[in-house]
Amino acid sequence: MPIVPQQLVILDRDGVINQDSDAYIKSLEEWIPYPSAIEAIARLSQAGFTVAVATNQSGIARGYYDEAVLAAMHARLNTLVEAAGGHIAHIAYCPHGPDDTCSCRKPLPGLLIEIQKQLGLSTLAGSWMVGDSLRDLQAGEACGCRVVLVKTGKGDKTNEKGIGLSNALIHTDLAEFADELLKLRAY
Ligand SMILES: O=P(O)(O)OC[C@@H](O)[C@H]1O[C@@H](OP(=O)(O)O)[C@@H](O)[C@@H](O)[C@@H]1O
Ligand SMILES: [Mg+2]
Ligand SMILES: [Zn+2]
Repeated sequence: MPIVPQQLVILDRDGVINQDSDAYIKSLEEWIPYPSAIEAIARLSQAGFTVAVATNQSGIARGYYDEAVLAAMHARLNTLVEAAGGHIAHIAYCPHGPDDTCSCRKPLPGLLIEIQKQLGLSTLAGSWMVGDSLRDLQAGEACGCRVVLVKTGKGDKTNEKGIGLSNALIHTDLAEFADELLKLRAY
């Protein structure tokens, strides 16, 4: 059944689904999910939302890890989410560095447009974009998404800076946002 944009929740990865590090997440061992985030993704899926991921992975361009390691992280993520009863429809990632002038590195909207095309949507207007960094929200707003800042990962610092957040919902973490979204859909 085709989805409508309002049923789509696009998640940033590092700092939203799993712990982030200023030293990058360079190996499967360093990829440590927030259990409550895995469970939140499952609850959203079971309530009929489509969940996708849009993540910058400049660590590949910087030579800290390769696509095979990234694929192993995403296989682990999918395994955990499926085991919890959920599903991730698509993971879009940007392997480029800041100087590569690509069109997919957030805050540019390329990853979200990739997700839109993958899901056969004519627009992302009304979808949700959840992130811990301003660039996540900027990418979302560029596509007409409703934007949510979570205070996990870099989110606390992003919130304290207070720049570019006028349209953002602010939540403690993904689980709290999922609770709110599911309440809204309860009626
Ligand atoms: O939050 P998402 O988009 O899922 O992934 C962010 C990571 O790719 C890394 O992005 C880097 O930013 P630069 O790419 O060096 O500007 C730094 O912020 C790292 O701490 C962080 O782990
Ligand atoms: Mg992040
Ligand atoms: Zn890119």
